[in-house]
Amino acid sequence: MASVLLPVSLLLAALLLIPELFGDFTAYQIGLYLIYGIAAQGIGFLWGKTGVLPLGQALFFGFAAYVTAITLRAETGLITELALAVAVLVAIAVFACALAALIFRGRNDSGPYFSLITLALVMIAEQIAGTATTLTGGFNGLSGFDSLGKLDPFAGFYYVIVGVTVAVSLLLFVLNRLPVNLIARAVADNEPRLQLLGFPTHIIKGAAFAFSAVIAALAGGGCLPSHQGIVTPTSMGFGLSAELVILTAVGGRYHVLGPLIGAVLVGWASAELRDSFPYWELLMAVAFILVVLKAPGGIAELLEAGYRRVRATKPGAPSKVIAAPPTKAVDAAGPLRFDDVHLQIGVVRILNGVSFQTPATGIVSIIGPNGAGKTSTLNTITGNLRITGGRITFGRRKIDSRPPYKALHSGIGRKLQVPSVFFSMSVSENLAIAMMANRSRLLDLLRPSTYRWRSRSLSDLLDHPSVPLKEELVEPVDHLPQGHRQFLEYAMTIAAEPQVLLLDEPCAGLSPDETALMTDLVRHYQAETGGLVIVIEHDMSIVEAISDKVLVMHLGQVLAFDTFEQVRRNPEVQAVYAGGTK
Ligand SMILES: Nc1ncnc2c1ncn2[C@@H]1O[C@H](COP(=O)(O)OP(=O)(O)OP(=O)(O)O)[C@@H](O)[C@H]1O
Repeated sequence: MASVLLPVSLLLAALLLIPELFGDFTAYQIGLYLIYGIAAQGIGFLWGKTGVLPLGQALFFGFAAYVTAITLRAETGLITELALAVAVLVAIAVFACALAALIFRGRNDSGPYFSLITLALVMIAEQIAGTATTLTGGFNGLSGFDSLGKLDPFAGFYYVIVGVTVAVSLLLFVLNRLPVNLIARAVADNEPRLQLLGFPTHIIKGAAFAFSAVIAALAGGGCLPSHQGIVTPTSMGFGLSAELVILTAVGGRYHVLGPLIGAVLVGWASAELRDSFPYWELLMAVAFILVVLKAPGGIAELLEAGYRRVRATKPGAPSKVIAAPPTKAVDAAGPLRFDDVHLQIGVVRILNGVSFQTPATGIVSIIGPNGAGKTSTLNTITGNLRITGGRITFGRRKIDSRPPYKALHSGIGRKLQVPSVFFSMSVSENLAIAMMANRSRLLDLLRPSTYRWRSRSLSDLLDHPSVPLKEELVEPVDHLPQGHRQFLEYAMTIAAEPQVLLLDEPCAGLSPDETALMTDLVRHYQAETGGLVIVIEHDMSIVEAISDKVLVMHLGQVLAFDTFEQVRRNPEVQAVYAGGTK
């Protein structure tokens, strides 16, 4: 808790001292920078964690400011003002969440489309604000109202801004310590992996955008009109939106206080230079470019790195684990069945009428020459590729049109060909996310104890004397050798205890000993769960050792589907597939 209270107390103390040390006018100026800084903190939360960059945040800032100005002019009274404020914040949250979720549905990128759409929206909004004169006062703006609580903008209202700044910072610091922070960071780190762990990333991005929009509205609606006494279309414009992004980038989007630092520094530098140096905007632009190129984490990251050099912090020991709740019931079971499945991307025909039915239990290996369509077959099962013909069913449920995040809800877990983990995180953070997969409910993401979940099967795996991960829990994943990453991704995939385990070349890059260990683990998992394991493998000795059945693919078709012995004797298989070893 000290890591939250200390910076927030320091922030509060520093802000409270400003009127005493520098006088009311400086406090008034700092108050304005803080208002922009709070809105920028919302951008920092969204951009720094999920990687999604909003270019129209002034839409919410300005909209809330206009609503407040109109309400203050109408002098409706405190109760009505508060009720309206809550209604506006809820409406903004719902709008932002729905907008982002719709834009990101079916997409895995951090969103140039999203950034451009938010940009277009704020440009439209600025235009409307400038022309809807009866409502907004047009380009002259809306004025002629008292500040909230009739406080003096040069004195009492400063403390309201400080209150909002400290409250928002405290909230962000607390969120940083909760599992929801890990999930938000995982979106930027490796969105496809998060989806395969069952998380609907478009909704996560929508929720993060809604949160950032509400923070912008708090700054714009709660503080700006009372502080400035006027609201103009620039409060809802592209210029301010871009400026908020610059403040965030310069101050540092990865740190709670970064955007506030950026806002105060840029605001102060602009105020100092504006009258004395005609090219001050050019200077600010150069400073911005330098920060983006040389210190992408902004000033806050530089300060943090300096602090770490003075006071090196050792990674803490992993905290004591607690029993994880059981996995949620899955909505399908039984054999996997392909009926005349076709897959074409552009002019490339990848699967050409694939039909087979797996047993409900056992180990099935998929073999075939490079480019045969093995990985694509797994991609159609998990929804990473949409089939263009035919039907895929799991038990009685049709699964071929489901998005990837629903695969695990159907009991299908997947390990990818190249180890796909969260590279900016530690091993234990990776495992914590995997433990939440198909177990956590919304409230669990807001409880620190969720970090400590550990299932018996994962404990058994980590306790295995040959599995390397237990000694590496605090290590960042990008320090791990390739083989260890394979084991980590395997551990993450089985953490949700899927009934169907899809493994794409799990032994690639492993030493002979590690290969033997991996095959033992796979066999053990299948025997323990009684489920189905489908493995893509090129090494025929492994295929022979583990497979109940072998599916041979060639040119996007099934060449044979039988026991290893039968497949080995098949003349068609012999003709196209020599059956060599790794
Ligand atoms: N998204 C895509 N867009 C276009 N072509 C694709 C796409 N995915 C796969 N392909 C093509 O489909 C064919 C089958 O690819 P796939 O990765 O399924 O083969 P594979 O049998 O797994 O091969 P390997 O053993 O080399 O991994 C290849 O020719 C590949 O280039």
